[in-house]
Amino acid sequence: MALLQMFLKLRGSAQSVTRAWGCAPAMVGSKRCQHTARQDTCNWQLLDDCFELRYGGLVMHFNYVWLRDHCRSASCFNSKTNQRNLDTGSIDLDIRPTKTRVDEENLFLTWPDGHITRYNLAWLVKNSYEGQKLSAIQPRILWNSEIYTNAKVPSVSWEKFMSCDEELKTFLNNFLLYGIAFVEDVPATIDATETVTKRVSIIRETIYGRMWSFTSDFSRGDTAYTKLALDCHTDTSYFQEPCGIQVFHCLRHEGTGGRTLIVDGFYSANKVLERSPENFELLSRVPIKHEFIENLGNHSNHMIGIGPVLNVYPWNNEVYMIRYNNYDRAVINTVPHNVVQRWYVAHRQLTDELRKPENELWVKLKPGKVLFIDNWRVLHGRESFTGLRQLCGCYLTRDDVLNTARSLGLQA
Ligand SMILES: C[N+](C)(C)CCCC[C@H](N)C(=O)O
Ligand SMILES: O=C(O)CCC(=O)C(=O)O
Ligand SMILES: [Fe+2]
Repeated sequence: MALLQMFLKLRGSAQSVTRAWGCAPAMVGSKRCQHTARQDTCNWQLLDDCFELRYGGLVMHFNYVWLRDHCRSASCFNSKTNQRNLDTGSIDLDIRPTKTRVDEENLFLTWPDGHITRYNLAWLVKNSYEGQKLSAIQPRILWNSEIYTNAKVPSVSWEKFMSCDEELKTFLNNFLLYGIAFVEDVPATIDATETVTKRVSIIRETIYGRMWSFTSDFSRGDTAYTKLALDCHTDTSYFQEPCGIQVFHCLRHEGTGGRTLIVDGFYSANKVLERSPENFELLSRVPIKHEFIENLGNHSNHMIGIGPVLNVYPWNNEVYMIRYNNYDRAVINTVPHNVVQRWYVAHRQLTDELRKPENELWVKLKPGKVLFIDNWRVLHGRESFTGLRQLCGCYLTRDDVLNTARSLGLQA
C-alpha cells in the first residue's frame, strides 16, 4: 500500500495549501457555468503547486506542468494524428500561468510566453485523476458458477458471427464482461477454428506454434499433453507478457472425463481483497518467477516470466492480470524469508478461493463449440480423461482483441 499512500499523501499536501501563489492577477475565481442541461458552479484557485478546480461535483487538482503539457492547441497537438507536437522536455518545470479565465464551458490559461491554452471543462473532468479514479478501466461482472449460469449469457453462432458485426459485438461484450465467450456451430476443423479467431484478433504465435492441435501423446514436455487432470491455472505465466486470450476447440473425444474447468480469477482475488487487504497487497506486490524448461526431442525451450500473482493499477486497485500456475511456478528466490511465510499464507487464501466448488464452472467442450478465455483473468483446468481426445486452438494478442472491441464502440 506504500505507493498508494504516497499518492494519497501527495494529494493531501496539495489540498492543505490553501493560499494562492505569487502575484497571479486573479488567484481565486467563481463562475456559473452552463454545462449540458444543468447549471454547474465552477470554482477555481491557483494553489502553490496545482490548479484546483471544483466543477461537475468534483474537486480536481491539476499540476501546472501537466496543464502546459496537455495543451490541445494546433501548435501543441496534432488533432489529425492525435499526437503531441509539444516537446515536454522544453517546459519549465516551475511553470505557472500568468492569467486565468473561465467561461461557461472552458478554462483559459495564459502562459509566461503569451501562449493561451483552452481546456474544455468536461474534458478536464474526464481526464482528471479525481475523475478517473472513480471509474474502472474495464467494467466487469465477477462471477462464480451460479452467477454465470443465472446470467444466461446469450451465445453466438458461427454463421451470424462471421457475417454480422452486431453478433461480433455481442460476443466481445460477453467476453469483456465475463472473461469467457463461446461461438457455437463452428465446423470441427483447425481451419474453421482459425477463421473464427481471426474475426476477433491476430493470432499470437508462440513456442507451441500458431494454430496448435494436441492430444495426450507427450509430444511436448508439459502435463497438458497427457491424460492427467489439471488444476486451474493461467497459461504462459512464464512469458514476460502472458498470452492475452486462449482459444479451445475440442475436435474429438472418444472416451470419458475430460471436462474443462473454468474459474474467474478476479472473483477470487476480489474475495481476498474483501477478507484480507494485507494478503491482497502481498499478492500484488511480491514478484515471483514462472518458468518453462523443455528438453524433449527437437524442442528445447527456457522461458522465464517475472511478476506478482495479481497485477493491479495502483490508483484504483483494479486487478488487470492474474498469473497463477502452480505447475509452472519457479523457485522463489525473489522474496526475503520473513515475507515468504506471509506470501504463502496469502497464496493459500487465494488458492482456497479458487478451489471452492461454487466458484468452478465445468463444461464439456464438444466439436463445434469454441471457447475463448481471457487468460489474464480466467483460469482453466481439466478433468482427467480416457480415450482419444484432440483439442485445437491458439493464443491471441490481447491488444488486438481490445482494439477490435473499441472499434465496435465497446469500452475496453
Ligand atoms: C495450449 N497448449 C497445449 C498449446 C500449450 C499448453 C501449455 C501448458 C503450460 N503448462 C502453460 O500453462 O503455459
Ligand atoms: O486439455 C485441456 O482441456 C486443457 C489443457 C491445458 O491446460 C492447456 O492446453 O493449456
Ligand atoms: Fe493450460
